[in-house]
Amino acid sequence: MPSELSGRLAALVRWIDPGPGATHLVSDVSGWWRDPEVLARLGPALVEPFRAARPTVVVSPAVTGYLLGPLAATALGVGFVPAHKPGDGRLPAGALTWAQSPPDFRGRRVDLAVRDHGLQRGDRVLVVDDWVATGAQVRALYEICAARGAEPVGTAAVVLDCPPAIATELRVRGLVDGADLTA
Ligand SMILES: O=P(O)(O)OC[C@H]1O[C@H](OP(=O)(O)OP(=O)(O)O)[C@H](O)[C@@H]1O
Repeated sequence: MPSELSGRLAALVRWIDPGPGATHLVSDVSGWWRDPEVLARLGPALVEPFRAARPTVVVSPAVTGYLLGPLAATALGVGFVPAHKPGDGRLPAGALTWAQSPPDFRGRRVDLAVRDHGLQRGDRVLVVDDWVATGAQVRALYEICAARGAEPVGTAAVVLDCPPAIATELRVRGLVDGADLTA
């Protein structure tokens, strides 16, 4: 984990009160995109632990993943495949492979879908996302990979906020430890 970049990423996270009725603050990571040096370094830093695994494609879930995934894919020189959620309102046409996550950090079961032509048998998939909390969405994406005959090599996240056993099981690497973020 590059420590100087970790510190900058952590310092750029803001916590927002969503308003009346909210039970907790929500994170705002827009500072990552606004800082040109951080933006340039995110992709290479995310993929560094996985280069030796030779990913052939990056998969990321809506919606923040759509910003990070292409940065990682560009750093690797591979393509990017979005994982859609029904709430997107923009589900693509054509054959899709679906999986539902176990309850995630908000207790939601999240439906995720990937276009079949995006993943081929033998693809080596790097999942990229902003935050891993319970690993629920990562599990759903790995299930989709398996259904397509593709192999998930691991997950690169900006914030690693899950128990170590889950990080090991799902091969998650992060740039910032969730414990270093203060709300
Ligand atoms: O480890 P988990 O418990 O699965 O939680 C982490 C996921 O939850 C958030 O996604 P969210 O669905 O809130 O999407 P967003 O990118 O629109 O914030 C985050 O971006 C991860 O994808």
